[in-house]
Amino acid sequence: MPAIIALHKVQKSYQDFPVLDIARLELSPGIYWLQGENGAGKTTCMKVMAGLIPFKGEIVLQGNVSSRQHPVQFRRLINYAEAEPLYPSFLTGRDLLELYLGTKGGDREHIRQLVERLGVKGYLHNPVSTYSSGMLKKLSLLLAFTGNPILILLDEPLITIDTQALAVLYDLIREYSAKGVTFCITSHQPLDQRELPLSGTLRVADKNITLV
Ligand SMILES: Nc1ncnc2c1ncn2[C@@H]1O[C@H](COP(=O)(O)OP(=O)(O)OP(=O)(O)O)[C@@H](O)[C@H]1O
Repeated sequence: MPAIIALHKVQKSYQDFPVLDIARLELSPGIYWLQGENGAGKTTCMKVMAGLIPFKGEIVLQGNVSSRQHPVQFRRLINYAEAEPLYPSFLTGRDLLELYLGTKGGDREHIRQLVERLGVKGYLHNPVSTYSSGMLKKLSLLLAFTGNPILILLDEPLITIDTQALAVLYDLIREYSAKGVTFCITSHQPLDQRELPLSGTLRVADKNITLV
């Protein structure tokens, strides 16, 4: 079975400052903890994997969708939730959800249930400028579970959300994982193995990523 995601000679620099230099990395389906010190390159790695910022090299999904040759299909298969999400302030949560549904696809009834479960229903119609940091975080998590991704990248998903939303998040990760969706999750706090059955830890250090 081909790797869910395979990185080949991936290099990323900001101006002349090198941050990532990964000769090869292949992941099987599972739940991975992406770990590393402040500034190690975890967020950069997620943005590269999601095809959101330019980089050298190539990433291939499931052995046949290439970041170089199929950039649109590639981006549709990977969802990314930022650590500190920022959206245009005049848009409502619903505007953003419609945008995601339009570009990523997905089942509306399923999304309606997610809106309820994550507790965003009551404020989805308001502009995001009125959201607290936790409300914004829950919206970004909702968007990360929209569509039909094979890989979901969650950058510090545990911070700022309340215990109820955290329980729903753990449930969602387990449910999606059981359906074959792979997760990479950053967290400076150790991930609770009783909540999340981890397949491995991806250690980001010295510009490289190693599976430990
Ligand atoms: N837009 C940017 N322009 C220039 N340098 C950047 C930019 N974004 C990140 N960097 C640099 O790249 C390096 C990696 O940053 P990154 O945000 O990927 O680290 P991180 O592991 O996610 O850190 P943290 O745990 O603090 O969130 C840091 O040295 C940072 O200063």
